[in-house]
Parts: sequence; structure tokens; C-alpha cells
Amino acid sequence: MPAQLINGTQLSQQLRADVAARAAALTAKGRQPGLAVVLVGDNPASQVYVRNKVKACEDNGIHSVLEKYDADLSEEALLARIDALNTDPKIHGILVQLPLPAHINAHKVIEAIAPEKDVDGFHVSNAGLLMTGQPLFRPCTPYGVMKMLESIDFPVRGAHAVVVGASNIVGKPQAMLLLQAGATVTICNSKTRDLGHHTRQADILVVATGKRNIVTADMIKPGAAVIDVGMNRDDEGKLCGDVDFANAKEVAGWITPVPGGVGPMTITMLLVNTIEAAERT
Ligand SMILES: Nc1nc2c(c(=O)[nH]1)N[C@@H](CN(C=O)c1ccc(C(=O)N[C@@H](CCC(=O)O)C(=O)O)cc1)CN2
Repeated sequence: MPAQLINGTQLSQQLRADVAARAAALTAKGRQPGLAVVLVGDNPASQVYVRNKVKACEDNGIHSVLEKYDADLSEEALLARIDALNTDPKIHGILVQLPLPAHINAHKVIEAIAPEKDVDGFHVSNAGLLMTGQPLFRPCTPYGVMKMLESIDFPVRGAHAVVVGASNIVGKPQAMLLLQAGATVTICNSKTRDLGHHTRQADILVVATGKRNIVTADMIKPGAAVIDVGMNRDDEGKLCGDVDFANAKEVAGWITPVPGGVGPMTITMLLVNTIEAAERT
């Protein structure tokens, strides 16, 4: 039997209705939630993502400010803008869209964001809080993946989860959230030998490498939940993930599509984090 789809667009609609209600309640008390989205440079994919983030804010009652800068903006000037946003009372959440141009030190920029406004959850103090089981903000993509598993009542506790990819924004926090939910977790990286040996043991397989077709059907345990975080283009220029979806869906029990899977959930969880930041003020 082919896998059941985990539809991130549909789940997002349900979660965004709750966001809109919470935003309206805060606005009625004179505390409309506010998000600042900072984009440096002209990366075409980043432009789409920030546009979608701003639109999602508008649609759900969150005030948003999009600050766009040319690729030659200095690190110093960017840090000065973040300083100003840190003390702006109308702004509860700040995100700097990644990647940044090579001359800007992304770590330095992320550390400049006030941790209580770091709705991406990337600041070292938020990474530390997540690691010790007291998260202030969960990074949006891994948080969205956990919501997707929850939506299908997947028994994470006791399951073997394999995360392919060890980035700071997806792989590492994803592994931490799965571990805290009671899974036994394996993290694979670009140096992992015989990747299929690991992925075939996964009840939950999260793939976040940015490499198209890195996971093929023969690397999937029958019935597994396969979560594809990849965002690539195929030979015809169409969006696709890291998993060979057409064949993988014949083996998996559950699978996320690209587009319409994890991507929309990333934006939804950003809205959730922004509401939580505003509710704490
Ligand atoms: N500051 C951040 N930078 C980046 C993050 C992040 O969470 N914070 N994650 C990624 C990109 N990303 C969010 O910014 C992101 C990626 C994809 C989508 C999405 O909705 N994808 C759609 C397809 C969109 C399209 O048409 O191209 C889908 O999958 O259906 C949203 C957000 C790196 N940078």
C-alpha cells in the first residue's frame, strides 16, 4: 500500500487559525505581535521565503517589517540595525534570513539578536536551553517536523529516529527534539559510511542534506515515517526534496511531499514562536 501523505499546507492552515486567534487577543489588549524580517542580498530562494513569511504575518494578524539590504551591506551596519530592533517595543521577534553574504559572520549576527526575540531559536543561549530541555524557542523547521509527527499520532517514544544532516538550523536541533520526545536517535552526516545501513533502521527518517535523491526507496524501512526537509530543483527546474519521492512512497508508511510538506510548516512555526514571544511581554 502506498504511503499516506503528511500534508504540511493543510496542517499549517489549522495551526495558523490558532495563531490568528492569539494575535487578535493580543491586539485587542494593545499588544499586536510584531516580527522583523531582515534580508541581505538577492538570493532568489531567500526572497521567496521572506515574501512568504511577511504574507503569512499579514494573513494572521501579525505586524511585520521587512528590512531588505543590498549584498554589500557591512557587518557593522547590520549589527547596528539588530541593536535598534532589539529595543523596538513593537517588535517581538527578529529573524535574519540565512544564508548571509560571505563577508558577514552569521554567528556574530545571530548572537547580536536579543535571545528573547530570537524566534528562529538559533542564538547560542537558545540552543543551550533546547539542549538542556528548557526551550525558549524551538527552531522552526524541527519544531514543524515534530508537529507533523504529532498530527499523525506517530509513537515517537521508543522509536528509532535517524536524522540525515547535522546542520545547526535543522539536523542538530531536530535530533534533540526527537531525543527529548523519547526516540533513540542516530545523526548521520556527509562522512557517514554506508548511509543506507543506518536509514534502513529508521522508524522515523528525517532527511535534511540539500542533496537531491540522497535517500532512495531501498534505503527506507517499510512503513517508516519519512520527513523530507530538502529543497532542490530537478532537471526540469521543478522543486523537489532530498528523497526519491516517486519510489519512496511505495515503501514508506508516511511521507512528506516537496513542495507542500515541511516548508509551509517552517513558516507556521515562525508565527507560533512570534506569538509566544509577544505573549511573554
Ligand atoms: N533565518 C532563517 N533562515 C533560513 C531558515 C530558517 O528557518 N530561518 N530555513 C531555510 C529556508 N526557509 C526558511 O526561511 C524556508 C524554506 C522553504 C519554505 C517553503 O515554504 N517552501 C515551499 C516552497 C516555496 C517555493 O515555492 O520555493 C514548500 O516547501 O512548499 C519556507 C521557508 C533556510 N534559511
